Amino acid sequence: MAYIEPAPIKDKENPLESMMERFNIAAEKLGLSDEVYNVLKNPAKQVIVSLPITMDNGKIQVFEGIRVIHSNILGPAKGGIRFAPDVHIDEVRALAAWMTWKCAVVDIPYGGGKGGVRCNPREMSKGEIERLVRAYTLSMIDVFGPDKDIPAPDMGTGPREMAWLMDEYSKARGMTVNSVVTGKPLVLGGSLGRTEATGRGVMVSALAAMQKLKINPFQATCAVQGFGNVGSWAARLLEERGLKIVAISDHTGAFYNEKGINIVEAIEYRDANGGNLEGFKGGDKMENAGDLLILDVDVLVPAAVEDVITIHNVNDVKAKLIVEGANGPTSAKADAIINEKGIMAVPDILANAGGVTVSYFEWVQNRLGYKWTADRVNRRSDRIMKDAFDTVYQTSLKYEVPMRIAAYIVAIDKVAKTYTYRGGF
Ligand SMILES: NC(=O)C1=CN([C@@H]2O[C@H](COP(=O)(O)OP(=O)(O)OC[C@H]3O[C@@H](n4cnc5c(N)ncnc54)[C@H](O)[C@@H]3O)[C@@H](O)[C@H]2O)C=CC1
Ligand SMILES: O=C(O)CCC(=O)C(=O)O
Repeated sequence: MAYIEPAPIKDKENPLESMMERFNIAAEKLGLSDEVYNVLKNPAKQVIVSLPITMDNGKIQVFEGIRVIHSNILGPAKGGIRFAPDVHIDEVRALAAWMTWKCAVVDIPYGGGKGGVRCNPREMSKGEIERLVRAYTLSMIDVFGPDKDIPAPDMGTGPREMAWLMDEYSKARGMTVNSVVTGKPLVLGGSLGRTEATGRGVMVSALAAMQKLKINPFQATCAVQGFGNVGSWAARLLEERGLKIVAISDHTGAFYNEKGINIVEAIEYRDANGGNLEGFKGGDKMENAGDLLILDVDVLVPAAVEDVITIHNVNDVKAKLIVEGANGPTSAKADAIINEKGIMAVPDILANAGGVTVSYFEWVQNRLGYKWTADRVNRRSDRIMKDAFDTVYQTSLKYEVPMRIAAYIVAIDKVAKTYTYRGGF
């Protein structure tokens, strides 16, 4: 029986500390009371489980599964499940808190949660992943629920995993409960528009920011790190709006083409190539994939993992605008230099909120037993994203703070007011 030891957070700044640094600044600007500060600083619930799985070779391997609910004060907790080899409790705590702030920024009635299983899905068979999803769901049967905590996809998971989760949860409850999870396949009650929703929100935020910065999309260049759900959809939709995507990357490497990469071709290549860009010929392979982040482009979209823009490379970042598709791609220590350089950073809790917004629409449709058209979904989510951008932008002017701190101020203010009205502590 093999047990994988919890991995320490190494070679990266702790995302929880990064989240707290920004939270502290915003809390001070707002004059948050000590009572509410202490409530919001600590996750409401943290569950860690061991998941013994029979692997295809007949051996049993034990995986660690985590679910953190940061807050459910605005409504049921909401947030994705990450399958990755370096999942760490502090990372999940940060991601759960970011969900609370994100849902508050776009004003949807959810709290924040996040889950993670430390595993490498790229090295597991479909059957092994399915057994892991089902075991994780059963272990969290009293945590999840359409009115309690509603998971969704994150890195390493997608509609397939959400279908297994819904099935396992429904079997345990003795009835079909499709509103327990979002990001499901369409036939199981998924929403039109959810797959592309996060990338679409990145596109809406990028265009809104470019308007403020007076960057013409038809003359703008862009680099996108990460070519999974978020990165590839963001690249595709930005390309459709006129931007030239000169570089893309995934875990296998980065590709550069000064004439612009054909994103639809890149997506087709990835889908026919086991889900990755290895061997892609639509651009030159960059010697150092991390150099994508310091290319001389107008717009940079980090859409892969945390802590990629750090004190180690931020001085070399040349983009005028960073739009964070990923959660936590910029470390708190890099913030000050970004601000000094006059780069506008549209923060994760705003820029990537299109996904949870359409997840909310999916949950609403499931509860109504009704289906919206793609047009209705897109129009409503675009409106929410644009309104949220404007609110955060106005807040940044009012408090004379960067967009990131403004987004935290908007979110914390809303959650704190709700606490004050609800009372009971
Ligand atoms: N899927 C969603 O709806 C949402 C996802 N996010 C965030 O967006 C980010 C990406 O998530 P997804 O696209 O869903 O994941 P995914 O699993 O579909 O894709 C991740 C991509 O990142 C690449 N990648 C991994 N490590 C990399 C590295 N070191 N350098 C370059 N590329 C690397 C992978 O090869 C893959 O292309 C995560 O931070 C996630 O939390 C945020 C909001 C919603
Ligand atoms: O769609 C959702 O409910 C959550 C997506 C997510 O995990 C995120 O926004 O980071």
